[in-house]
Amino acid sequence: MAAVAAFCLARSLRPRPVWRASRTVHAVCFPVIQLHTTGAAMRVSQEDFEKAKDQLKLLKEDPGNEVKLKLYALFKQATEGPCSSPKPGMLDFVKKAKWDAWSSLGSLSKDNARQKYVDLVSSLVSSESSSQVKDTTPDSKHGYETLQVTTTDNITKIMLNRPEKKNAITTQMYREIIQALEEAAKDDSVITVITGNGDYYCSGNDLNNFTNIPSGGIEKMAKDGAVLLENFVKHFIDFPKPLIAVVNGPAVGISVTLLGLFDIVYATDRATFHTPFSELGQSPEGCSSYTFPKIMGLSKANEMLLFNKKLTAGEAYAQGLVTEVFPDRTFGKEVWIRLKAYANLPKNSLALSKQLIRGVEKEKLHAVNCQECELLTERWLSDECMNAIMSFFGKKSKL
Ligand SMILES: CCCCCCC/C=C/C(=O)SCCNC(=O)CCNC(=O)[C@H](O)C(C)(C)COP(=O)(O)OP(=O)(O)OC[C@H]1O[C@@H](n2cnc3c(N)ncnc32)[C@H](O)[C@@H]1OP(=O)(O)O
Repeated sequence: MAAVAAFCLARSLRPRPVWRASRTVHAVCFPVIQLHTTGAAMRVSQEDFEKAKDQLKLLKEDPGNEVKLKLYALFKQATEGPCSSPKPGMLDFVKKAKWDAWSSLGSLSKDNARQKYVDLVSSLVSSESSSQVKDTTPDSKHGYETLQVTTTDNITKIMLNRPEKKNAITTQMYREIIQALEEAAKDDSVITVITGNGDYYCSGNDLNNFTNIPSGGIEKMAKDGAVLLENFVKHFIDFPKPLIAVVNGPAVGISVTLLGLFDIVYATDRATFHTPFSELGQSPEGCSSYTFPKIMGLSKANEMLLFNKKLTAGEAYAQGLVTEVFPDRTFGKEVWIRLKAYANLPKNSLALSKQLIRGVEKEKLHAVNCQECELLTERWLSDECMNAIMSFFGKKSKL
């Protein structure tokens, strides 16, 4: 029941289609809402409020359930005043979440609620326009919304680019990484690097991936997810050039398990490595059920993959998951000096040697990938998994 309720909430608070309508990258600058001033105090007019409502409809990115609840509550408070309707029953999950959000505003005046609503919309609009602008850096490749992909000095750099969401991987980002790897495999670069923008390397699978239920229901969602995941991991197994992870901050979930498929892993000393699969009612992926025991031995792998042990960068190095740890202060500089030197080595020699080293295991890795995805398809339909996701969005739990 609880699991179904979680999905209902996500569905009911899903943005209107217009938020998802366009995937094209435009350097759009939304008009900034003008505040009408009366004396010293800044107040928003009804006109500003109406404009904010219209601007909200133009947003392309889903701001997430929590923000949508906040918008709902502020809107109701601004238009109807404090919540006076009876509290919905516990099982009416969606109505209860909305009622809670509205009630939490207490006796906030209509004017203040209107002001807060306009401020919130304005901040969403400007963060969306700045994230759209950031994709147009001169040497970044076009066609990516969630990544910044550049090739310089014989190095193709794929940077996960959702810093405000700790680089959580949406289904779109999975697809874009696949595309970026395919292009990097064919371009002139010698090595390929994956890193993250902002303070995180990556917070793993975007848990919203499990809340957009297609018309075929949650079974279809699980099947589609497994197909995407298997293809995604396959691209790492088969990647033909040296693949290097530059772990610029904490790493979670699938971004950690995949490290076993990289050729080198460099990390800042600020990085941590966490695979909380059992906490999430899930199971390991990224071939980690095979690579981790091989890299670090069975019991250390079990501490991570079964019991959610979060490793420091030093521990990850001691266990062989990380090649070298650098002080955060000099991380960027030192790593890139090293990588530029590697990228001057002969391209074909590196690629052929990599194939020799990785080739022995490829068949095994593909079989493991397939098994892991089969098990995950079942896990995603379990109450354990759905309750964990519901709990994350209810902000009751954080890693
Ligand atoms: C369709 C194919 C599916 C393939 C699935 C493959 C299986 C993969 C499994 C995994 O990767 S399991 C790991 C999943 N990750 C998590 O459970 C992490 C959840 N996030 C957190 O616990 C925390 O956000 C954090 C990473 C510890 C960071 O905490 P902090 O307090 O520093 O920041 P926040 O305010 O929480 O985060 C900022 C912003 O980002 C959103 N966010 C962060 N991580 C995720 C995520 N994984 N999914 C969705 N959203 C995420 C977070 O909600 C905040 O959003 P706003 O509240 O600002 O809107």
